[in-house]
Amino acid sequence: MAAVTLLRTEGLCRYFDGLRAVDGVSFSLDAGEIRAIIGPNGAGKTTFVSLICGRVLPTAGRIAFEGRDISALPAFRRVGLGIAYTFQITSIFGNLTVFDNVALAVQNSMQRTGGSGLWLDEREMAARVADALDRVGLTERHDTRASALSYGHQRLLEVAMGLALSPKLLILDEPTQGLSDAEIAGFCDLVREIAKDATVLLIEHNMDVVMDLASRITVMNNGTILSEGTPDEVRADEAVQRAYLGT
Ligand SMILES: Nc1ncnc2c1ncn2[C@@H]1O[C@H](COP(=O)(O)OP(=O)(O)OP(=O)(O)O)[C@@H](O)[C@H]1O
Repeated sequence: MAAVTLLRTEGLCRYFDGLRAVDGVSFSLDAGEIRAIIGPNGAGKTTFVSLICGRVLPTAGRIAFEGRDISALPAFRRVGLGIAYTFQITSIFGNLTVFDNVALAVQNSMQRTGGSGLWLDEREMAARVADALDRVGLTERHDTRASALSYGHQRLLEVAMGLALSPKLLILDEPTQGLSDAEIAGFCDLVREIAKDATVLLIEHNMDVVMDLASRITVMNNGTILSEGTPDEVRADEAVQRAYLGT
């Protein structure tokens, strides 16, 4: 079956004063992919995904999601279209339980997108939260205060908060940072599971994770795309080796 394009950017730019953080990026993501974005520090990776989810607005260029121009849409409208993202653990409320953090993420997104039923009934909400917690393996921690979770579990909670929005595209920014090796292995299984019914775009510094998970890799450098391809193609690319892999 022919691949369906989920997301496309054309000539996307974001400048901060004179600094070209993202500089003319034309990028395409197929539905069902696990795509990794890699590149040296300051390459523009976080700015690029921030443009996609609407946390940052473009200086120039456009972004289309399922063929619709979303370049000027605020972030919450993009969540409503099915773009969920997790950035570090800044979105977690430490004094709320694991369950309530996920429920709040769902409630916030429903209220802000102004869907027909602004409030899910309690049973529906509980089922949706339980499903997200089950998928990330936090069911037993549902009534633990988020601040009492280990760092790795807080990162999983964040993923659950994204998953509970039933995203078509889940964006993860350095999801394995701070995780133990065992937690990383579990996380890779989780991403493969998520990718059965969503597209995953992840920024990742751990090359073992990238090579293991990604169907395709986009390499950024100086705000532009340096290379793109399968893990084998990217590994063999001399420009990538020079700029990034350090070999
Ligand atoms: N809000 C901002 N204001 C000014 N400069 C910014 C802002 N956000 C990012 N930058 C700059 O844009 C460039 C790209 O940053 P970005 O965080 O997108 O890179 P990155 O590839 O994600 O890096 P890292 O791997 O270190 O997270 C950097 O030089 C950064 O300092």
